[in-house]
Amino acid sequence: MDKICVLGAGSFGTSLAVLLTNKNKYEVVLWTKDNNQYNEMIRTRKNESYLKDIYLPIELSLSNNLKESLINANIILLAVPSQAVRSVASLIKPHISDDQIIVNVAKGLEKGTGYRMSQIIKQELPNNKYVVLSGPSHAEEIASNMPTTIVSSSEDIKIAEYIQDVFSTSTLRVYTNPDVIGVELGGALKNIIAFGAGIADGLGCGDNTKAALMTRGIREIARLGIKMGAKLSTFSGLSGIGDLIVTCTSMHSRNRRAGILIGQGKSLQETLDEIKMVVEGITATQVAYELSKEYGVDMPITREIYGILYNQKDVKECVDNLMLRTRTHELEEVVSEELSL
Ligand SMILES: NC(=O)C1=CN([C@@H]2O[C@H](COP(=O)(O)OP(=O)(O)OC[C@H]3O[C@@H](n4cnc5c(N)ncnc54)[C@H](O)[C@@H]3O)[C@@H](O)[C@H]2O)C=CC1
Ligand SMILES: O=C(CO)COP(=O)(O)O
Repeated sequence: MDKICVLGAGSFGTSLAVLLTNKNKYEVVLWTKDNNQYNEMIRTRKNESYLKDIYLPIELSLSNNLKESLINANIILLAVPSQAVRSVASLIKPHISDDQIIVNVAKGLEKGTGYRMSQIIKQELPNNKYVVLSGPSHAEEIASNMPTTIVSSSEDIKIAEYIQDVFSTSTLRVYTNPDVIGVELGGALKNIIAFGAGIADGLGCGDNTKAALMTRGIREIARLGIKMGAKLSTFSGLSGIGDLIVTCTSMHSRNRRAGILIGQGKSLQETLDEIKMVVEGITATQVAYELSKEYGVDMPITREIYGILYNQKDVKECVDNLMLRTRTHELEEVVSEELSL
């Protein structure tokens, strides 16, 4: 029987571990570094802090022993926040072999380097095959078996198809996409726009504002993405506009919920204390702001959110900056982006 080792018992790792266990085809182990959480999960067969009310099936193995959990695992699923991916990859290095496939679900960019998750894995685990799973997929809905679609992306199409097969169920439909750069950037950068959509909600703005942020947001994501080597069409797919829609509109989204609190006037620290789970958009904003300067790409929404988060800029002044900046032509911009492909 194939074995899948899920590293990180947060909301997403737990939801995928439950889904894969219920498929009854794989041996699944869910690892956490947190001994208290491990003991609590063993005792209650629940993961109350991260995924309320979801029963952890008895067939799902729980572990706080990294080395043991990795033994004989064909697939190692990294389900930790993006800033922890490098340290977890280097932690597992002594215990894994080259034939174990790394599947990553973290949606972020590394602070300091600006690297995508695949670039980190290439540095830390150069001989292992890598797949990223991304798309509109909140943990709470996956765990409740609500129909969901995602993409499996790898430079190696056979491996992407293998992972597509492993993760597909009657409630999770998995597509493949070879554009790893586009898939990873879509997942990381939509968090910034979702944070902005939350700020707009917190300010009391309406549907027009949300639609504007989503539409103009995907444009600036694509603009940077193309310069970084992504394919334009990926941004109109599940890992692009699909994930942007779900995070900008869902109350499950931590990025959107964090934005709402900021829009309501809470400080960043108060916001993080209230959300408790990872809010990837905060670091992504800083990294994307730096990348936009490096690549010479205009990203007005990202720039204003950067101002709010890192320069204590007044939120209402940022709205004015976006609305009153130099007027531009929608179509011309699209054509020039397509020509630069
Ligand atoms: N929650 C969701 O619906 C989805 C989350 N994602 C992405 O998956 C990644 C993980 O997200 P969540 O599970 O939601 O986060 P979370 O905040 O719910 O849980 C993160 C888990 O990682 C563990 N962790 C943190 N640092 C660690 C380290 N250095 N070593 C080992 N474990 C560590 C924490 O203890 C916690 O169990 C994020 O990049 C997120 O964007 C992707 C799709 C959906
Ligand atoms: O990426 C996600 C859903 O696809 C999760 O988004 P949040 O991190 O904003 O909750």
